[in-house]
Amino acid sequence: MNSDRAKVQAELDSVEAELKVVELQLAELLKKQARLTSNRKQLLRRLEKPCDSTQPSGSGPAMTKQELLRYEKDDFPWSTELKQSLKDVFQLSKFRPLQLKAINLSMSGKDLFLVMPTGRGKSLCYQLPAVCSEGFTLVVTPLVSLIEDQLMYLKSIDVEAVSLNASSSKEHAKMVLAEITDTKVPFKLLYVTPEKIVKSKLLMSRLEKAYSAGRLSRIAVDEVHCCSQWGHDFKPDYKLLEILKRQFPKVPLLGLTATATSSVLKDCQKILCVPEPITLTASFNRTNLYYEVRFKDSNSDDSISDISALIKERYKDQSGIVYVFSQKDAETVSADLQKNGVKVSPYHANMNPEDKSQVHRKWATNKIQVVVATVAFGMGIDKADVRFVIHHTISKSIENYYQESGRAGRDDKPADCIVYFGFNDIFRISAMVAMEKVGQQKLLTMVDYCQNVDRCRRSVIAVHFEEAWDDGGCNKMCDVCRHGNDYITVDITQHAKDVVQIVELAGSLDEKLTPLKVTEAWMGKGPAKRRKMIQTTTLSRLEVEAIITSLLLQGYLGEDFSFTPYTTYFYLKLGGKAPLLKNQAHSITMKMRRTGLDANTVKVSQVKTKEGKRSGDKAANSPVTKKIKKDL
Ligand SMILES: Nc1ncnc2c1ncn2[C@@H]1O[C@H](COP(=O)(O)OP(=O)(O)OP(=O)(O)O)[C@@H](O)[C@H]1O
Ligand SMILES: [Mg+2]
Ligand SMILES: [Zn+2]
Repeated sequence: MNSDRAKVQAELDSVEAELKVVELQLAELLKKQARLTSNRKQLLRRLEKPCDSTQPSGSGPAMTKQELLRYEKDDFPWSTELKQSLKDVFQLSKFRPLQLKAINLSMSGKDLFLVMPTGRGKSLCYQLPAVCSEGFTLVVTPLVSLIEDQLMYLKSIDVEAVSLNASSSKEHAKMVLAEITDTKVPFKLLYVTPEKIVKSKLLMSRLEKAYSAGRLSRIAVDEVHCCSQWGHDFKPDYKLLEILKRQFPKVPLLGLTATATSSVLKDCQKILCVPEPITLTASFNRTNLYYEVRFKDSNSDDSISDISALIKERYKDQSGIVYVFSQKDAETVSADLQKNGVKVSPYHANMNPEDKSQVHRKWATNKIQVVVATVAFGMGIDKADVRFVIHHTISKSIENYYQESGRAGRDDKPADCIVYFGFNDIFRISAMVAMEKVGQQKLLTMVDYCQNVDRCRRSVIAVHFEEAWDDGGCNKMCDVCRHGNDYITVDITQHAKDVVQIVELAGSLDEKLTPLKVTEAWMGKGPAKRRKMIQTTTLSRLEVEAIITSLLLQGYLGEDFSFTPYTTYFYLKLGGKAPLLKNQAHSITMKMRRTGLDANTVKVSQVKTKEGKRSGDKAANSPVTKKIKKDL
C-alpha cells in the first residue's frame, strides 16, 4: 500500500514538473504571439502607407502624409526670409533632411516633436524660426554647459540670446527679467534650465506678461526625452514642465531629442500636456559610421594596448573620444594611454569646472588628440571631425551607446564606433543600474548588441528605435556585415544544464554566487567539495563567459542583488526559463563567430548546424577567439 502511494506520489511529482514546463512553454509562446502580432501590425501599417524606410516619417493627428509634404515647400510667407537668414546669419548653404519641414511646421504654429539623430542639426529648427519671428523663443535645456555653448555660438553669428540659470549673477538675472517684458525685447532666444521654470515664480510671471502681449513666439524643449522615466536620461524637473502648456497654451511647442522610442515620446507628450503633436522622425541610420565590437579577454585584458595601437596607427593625428565606466577608470585608462605615448586627458564629473572646460577646449582645438571620458562628457559636445569613439566599457543601454558613439563623424565623413565588450563589465554596470527603472532590461539590450554575431549592428539599432530596416542599408559598414555568414549555431543545452546545476546547488546550500564564482566553479576552480558534485568544463574562459552571457540573455539565468551602504553586490540566480531544461526534448543554441574557433572548441561545443560559408576574412573577433585580434 505504502509503496503504491510512493509510486503515485512520484508520478504526481513528475506530472507537476511537466506541467510547470508546459506553463513556461505557454508563457514563451504567448510572448512570441505578442511579438508577432505587433510585428504584423507594423508591417500592415507599412503596406497601407507605403513609405521609404530611410525617409523621415511624419505623423500627426489631423495631418495626412500628403498634407505633411506641403511643409517641405518654400512658398510660405516666411520662406524668403528663412532662406536669407540661413545663408546670411547661420552661414549655411542648404537645409539638412527634415529641417525645412520641421521649421515650416513650427512657423505655422504647430506643436512638434522632432526626433533626429545626434549632430544632425536640431538646434537650427528653433534658432532659425526664432530669428525669423517677432518676439522671442524660450528654450529649455538641461545643462548650463549646453546653454553656454549655444550662447557662444549664437554670439559668434550675431544672434541676440540670453540665459537664466543657477549660475547667473543677480544683476544679470534682474536685467534679463526686466527685458522679458520690454515692448521691444532685445533678444531672440531666452535659454533656461528646467529648474528655473519650475522654481522661479518671478520668471513665470514675466513670461506670462510677455505671453499676454504676444511676444512669447515659441517654446523649445531640448533633450525632451529627459521628461520620461522610461527614457535614458530622466531629469525630475523636466517632469514638471507641464506648466508650459498650461500657462501658454497658444504658444507652439517644439520638443527635440536624438533618442526616443515611441513609448518614451508618448510619455513626454503626456507629461508636457501636448495632446496631439506632429512627430517627425529622421532615420537613425548614420551611414558614415562603422560599428564594431571587440571582445575583452578577462584572462589577459589587452584592450589598453589594442586601443593605444589603434590611436597611434589607424587614427594617427585624428581626433577621438574613449568612453570609460567610472571616474577612476578615466584616470587610470588616461594614464595608461599616456604611458603608451598617446596625447590624452581624462574628463569626468568630479573635476572642477575650469579643468573640464580646459580639457574640452584643448580637445576642440586639437591640442590633445583624445579625451578619456565618463558619460559626463556628453550633451553639447559638437566637434565635427571626431574620427573615432571607442568604448573601453559598454554603455548602459543602446540609447546611451547610440548617443555617445554618435559624436563621431558629425561632418558626414567616415568615422569608427568601436566597443570593447568584457564579461565583468556587464556586472559592474548591472550593479550601477540596479536601482533604475528598467535599467537591467536596457543593459541587456546593449549586451545583446555586443554578443550578436549574425544580425547587422545597424539593424539591431534600427529595431531598437522601432525603425523599419532594409538589410541593404549597411553597405558593410559594421563588423557583422563584413564577416558575412561566418558564424555557426552551437548547441549549448548540456552546458546550460551544467551551469544551472551549479547555481541550483549553491541555492540549496543557501549560498549566492557572483558571476565570477559561477565561471570559476564551472571551470573547476571552486572548492573540492563542490567540484565533486558538479560537471566542470574544459572550455576556455572566453567561451565560458560567452555561454553564461547567452544564458542570461535567454532567461535561463537571472540577476540578483544585495545592497550595502557602500556597494551593490551582483549574483547569478536561476532564470525564469531554467525549469525548461528538465524537459529532455528542450534544446538551447547560441550563435558564435566561426573564424578563430579551433577544432577542439567545435567538438566540445557540439556544433549542431552550420550556416553559411567561411568568408575568409581573418580579422575576425569572436567570443571564442582565444586572443583579441589586432585588426589594424
Ligand atoms: N543645414 C546644415 N548644414 C550644415 N551644417 C549644419 C546644418 N544644420 C546644422 N548644422 C551643424 O550641425 C552641427 C550639429 O548641430 P546641433 O548641435 O543642432 O545638433 P543636434 O541635432 O542638436 O545634436 P545633439 O543631439 O547632439 O544635441 C552644428 O555644428 C551645426 O552648425
Ligand atoms: Mg542638440
Ligand atoms: Zn551591417
